[in-house]
Amino acid sequence: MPNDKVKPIDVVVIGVGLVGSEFLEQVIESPHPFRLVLISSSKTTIFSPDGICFPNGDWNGLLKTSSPKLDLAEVIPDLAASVKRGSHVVVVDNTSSDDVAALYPDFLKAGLDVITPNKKAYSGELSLYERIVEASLESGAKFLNEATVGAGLPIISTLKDLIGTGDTVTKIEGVFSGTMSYIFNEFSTGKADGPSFSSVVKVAREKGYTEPHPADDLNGADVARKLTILSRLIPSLRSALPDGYKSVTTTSLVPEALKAVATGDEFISHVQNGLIKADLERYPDTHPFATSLGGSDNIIMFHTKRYGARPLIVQGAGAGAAVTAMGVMSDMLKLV
Ligand SMILES: NC(=O)C1=CN([C@@H]2O[C@H](COP(=O)(O)OP(=O)(O)OC[C@H]3O[C@@H](n4cnc5c(N)ncnc54)[C@H](OP(=O)(O)O)[C@@H]3O)[C@@H](O)[C@H]2O)C=CC1
Ligand SMILES: N[C@@H](CC=O)C(=O)O
Ligand code: NA
Repeated sequence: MPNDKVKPIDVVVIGVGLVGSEFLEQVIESPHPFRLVLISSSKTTIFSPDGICFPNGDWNGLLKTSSPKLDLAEVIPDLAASVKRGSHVVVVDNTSSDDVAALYPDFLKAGLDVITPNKKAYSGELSLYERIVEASLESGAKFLNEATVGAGLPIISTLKDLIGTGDTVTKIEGVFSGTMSYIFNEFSTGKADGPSFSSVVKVAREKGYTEPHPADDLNGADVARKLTILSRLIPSLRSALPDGYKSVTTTSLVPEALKAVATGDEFISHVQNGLIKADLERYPDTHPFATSLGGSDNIIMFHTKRYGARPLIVQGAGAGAAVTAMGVMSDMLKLV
């Protein structure tokens, strides 16, 4: 039962695509005291500092008929004023936008927590990452990004716990791409009449596993981003990639002829001795990477001093709207 005396946490939702829509549904269903105060698509915004009321729970209908999109930078002073009056405000970025990611230091400085599945801010230039960390330290506002690696799987929280409790991480290896996992599970069936590569990629996109532009999955950029995000949590590797994911060695599966294709519609892993790379590797048939994966599964193995010869393994669906939104919600619960 919701407790009426508990102060609500005001939630700002930016981006209502696959993950954002599912996230909104999970917030609305949540028994926790979350109060939606701003919802923005790329075209329109609903902003109501005292909480948005949806007739019949129809946020989508209300958003479609709302005013044109507000400039987020211009909304920050209003949200900061709410924080000064004692409100707890969290900004949830469900876009894949660099422009929204660039605003995280400003959100944090204003005392707004930031939660996101968007990998851009944490895997780009180190200078943005450093500004995010500094802004968070300055104001005490939190930034949480569990869903950026392995979607809802507890990867970031596990790594933070290993490091925070004093373990030494010697290597992290795994399958970090739900799309690649799905493609390898469905395409490499060995059957002569199996589906074509392009049809499997198309289905992966329809299932919501791919990035908004699927080339980011096939060219290794998405995995490189995830490795950059993890490396920055390891003190000795924090500054290893000043230019972010672009410095990670990757092997692309994108055919040469498709490399210049600009839009998604048209287009229809490892840490060892400081080495960070996204590549295809061979493992024995008996290895867990070869025997246990299905669908869009990710599997991540943490080799650490304490876990010794039997690494800590996390496995499960690593892409898709429902599990990604769950990862975003798991960060929201850390604020309650
Ligand atoms: N799908 C998955 O399995 C996973 C996704 N993620 C991440 O989650 C994020 C969302 O992914 P997904 O939902 O699949 O992508 P979508 O493309 O479906 O959704 C993103 C939405 O953000 C909107 N948007 C873009 N810029 C802005 C803006 N400035 N203000 C408001 N809205 C904006 C887009 O609108 P428009 O289309 O009109 O531009 C779009 O509706 C991405 O960063 C992705 O990397 C992370 C883990 C797993
Ligand atoms: N496109 C990504 C989604 C999760 O980050 C993937 O395929 O893993
Ligand atoms: Na995760």
